[in-house]
Amino acid sequence: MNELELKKVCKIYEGTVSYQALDDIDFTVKSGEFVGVMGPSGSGKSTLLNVISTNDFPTSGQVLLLNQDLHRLSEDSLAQFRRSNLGFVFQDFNLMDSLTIRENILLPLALEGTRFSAMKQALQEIAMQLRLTEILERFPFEISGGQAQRVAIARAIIHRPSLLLADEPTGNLDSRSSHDVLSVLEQMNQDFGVTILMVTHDPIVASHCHRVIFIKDGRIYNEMYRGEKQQDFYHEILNVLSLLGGARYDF
Ligand SMILES: Nc1ncnc2c1ncn2[C@@H]1O[C@H](COP(=O)(O)OP(=O)(O)OP(=O)(O)O)[C@@H](O)[C@H]1O
Repeated sequence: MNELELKKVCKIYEGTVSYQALDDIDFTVKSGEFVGVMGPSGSGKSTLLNVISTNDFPTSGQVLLLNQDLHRLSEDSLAQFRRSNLGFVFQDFNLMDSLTIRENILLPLALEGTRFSAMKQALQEIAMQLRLTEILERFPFEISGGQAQRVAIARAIIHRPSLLLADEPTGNLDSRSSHDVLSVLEQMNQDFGVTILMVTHDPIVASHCHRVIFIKDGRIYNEMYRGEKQQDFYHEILNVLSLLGGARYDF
């Protein structure tokens, strides 16, 4: 089943000089896939995530999530649909400093008005899966970056969204924490069937995906499926990146 489908999506930023950030983007993500998005700085990756997450509108084209045309839903239906079906993970974690880790993770369920007993059960399960049980009473400033990102993932998926959107989830982490967060994402994908669309600059991180979509100048430049070996996929990704151009620090 197609989880996500983009049909001829264009985005033009209007201004003194208008700029076409997305140009005829067409792709689908199947249920249970783990898809990476890569491209040089300014190629349109954030714009793409913003349009899929409905934080921004496409100038033309359609974004379908579970066959629903997101940008045609009424404001109320969209808010409800987003709350139930989308989860977000950001580079800078976006945890609420004044809330404990427990409260941060429970936030989406509290907003939904979930019953206390159901919240308790969901928290227990997710905290165990993501190894957070020991730190539930702490505040965000009392935990490491890797732990903070695991908390952010727990918060993003506690309501069992159909699609998890991740924007550079390992961008602010050292290599050990990156590896840890990546393992958690893979576990969520493999064991719990969470569909993931992840923007990353890191070819090692991307090589863990089933498929990587490359964007250049707002267009799809290439798309590659992972074969048997992650190491081989990593080298194939490096080859495409060298053809894609962009500054070395972009990747
Ligand atoms: N609000 C805006 N108004 C005008 N132009 C914009 C706006 N937001 C982004 N752009 C332009 O659209 C293009 C794509 O930007 P976008 O942020 O999507 O790229 P990106 O691939 O995410 O880059 P990076 O990897 O550096 O975050 C860039 O040229 C950018 O300058």
